[in-house]
Amino acid sequence: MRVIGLISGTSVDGIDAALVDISGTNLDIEIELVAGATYPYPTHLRERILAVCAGEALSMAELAELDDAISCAFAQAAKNIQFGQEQASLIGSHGQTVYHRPPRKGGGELSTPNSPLGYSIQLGRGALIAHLTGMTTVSNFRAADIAAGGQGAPLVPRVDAALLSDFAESRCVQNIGGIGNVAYIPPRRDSNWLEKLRGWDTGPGNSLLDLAVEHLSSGTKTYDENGAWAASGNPCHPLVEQWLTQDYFHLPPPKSTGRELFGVSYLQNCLQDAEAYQLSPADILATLTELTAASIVHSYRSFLPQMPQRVLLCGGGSRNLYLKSRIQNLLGSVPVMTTDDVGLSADFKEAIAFAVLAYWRYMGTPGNLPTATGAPQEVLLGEVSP
Ligand SMILES: Nc1ncnc2c1ncn2[C@@H]1O[C@H](COP(=O)(O)OP(=O)(O)OP(=O)(O)O)[C@@H](O)[C@H]1O
Ligand SMILES: CC(=O)N[C@H]1[C@@H]2OC[C@@H](O2)[C@@H](O)[C@@H]1O[C@H](C)C(=O)O
Repeated sequence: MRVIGLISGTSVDGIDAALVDISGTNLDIEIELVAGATYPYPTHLRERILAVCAGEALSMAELAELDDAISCAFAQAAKNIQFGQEQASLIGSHGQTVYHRPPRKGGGELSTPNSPLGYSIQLGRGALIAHLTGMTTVSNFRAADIAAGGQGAPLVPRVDAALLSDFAESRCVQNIGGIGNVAYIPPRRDSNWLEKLRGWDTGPGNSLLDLAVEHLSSGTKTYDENGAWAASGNPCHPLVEQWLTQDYFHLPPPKSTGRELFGVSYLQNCLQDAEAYQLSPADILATLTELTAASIVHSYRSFLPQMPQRVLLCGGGSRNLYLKSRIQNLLGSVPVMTTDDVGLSADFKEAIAFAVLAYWRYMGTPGNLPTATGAPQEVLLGEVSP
């Protein structure tokens, strides 16, 4: 079946689209990426989304307008990736997360005693995308897991298990987007490998780095290309140690987070802490990069039954060579590669994952992994708009 997967992640850099051929059932599926592309948001739309993610208030009318604009942008991305290709039968559209409140039992600091449940808002409504493209669209993937008591995130670990498991080797698949998340996949030869799968959000990926680069370059840059700027500085280890004492890093999984925690105010606190050490801009970036690397490796050491035999990076942060080298350094002898190295696009894996999740919805197969989201059971994910 030919499926289109669409997502804009927490970096809010644009819509990733993947046109994928999928066959098989449940975890025994095969995929072929026919085409992948990123369609950047128009600047004004990106700025609007980032402002809303940073907590800016908006009226119901403004919310509707923003949802319209995002829905249209997603529909256009589907049409673009479809252009000149054999027709797809289905779209899986994640939409744009603008708010994520983990349930209180998963450390949701935003939840209140009156409202201990999780809540997650992805804009870009499936019904409109279906209408504008003429293709059945599955959307709102997180809602059913949250309703069942899960975090609603991360959802990709089940897809990672299907596409990146190895018969003999344990692996961590580490996505480094705005937020970082991991899937730990035991060797498939273990009879109970499925129960031993794990997944959680590790904390900041590029979100703090991107905000810092924008601030330190007075708005002339949006990210640290290849990590070159950070590589020209030195990490301040006492600061990293101080930041790692923060509650989120010590909370046992299942857990999820977002820009609500690792966003603008968090960076402001980091910059204030850095003043005491009189760090140069390059040192600040090296220190924030070290926080991302150390929080990832620290979470493996704290929460995995044993260290993986290989780590496969994906997401935009896998292109940050300095970050990659720091993760490798902290992991010692565990080899660090990218998912590209084992044949799965590191840039489009998340978009591919939402194509697979739509396919599973269509096949009546659950999409969540209770050991990753904390939901008490597997559930069907996504609402279908024919
Ligand atoms: N060449 C590069 N060098 C360094 N960093 C890069 C490079 N290319 C992309 N990035 C980083 O990757 C980010 C985008 O990553 P990605 O698209 O995986 O995030 P996302 O999908 O929006 O986030 P999430 O996975 O949290 O939802 C950019 O904001 C930038 O920080
Ligand atoms: C609420 C939300 O959009 N969470 C994202 C975010 O970006 C990375 C990490 O935090 C992950 O939990 C999730 O995305 C991926 C696609 C997931 O659900 O697996």
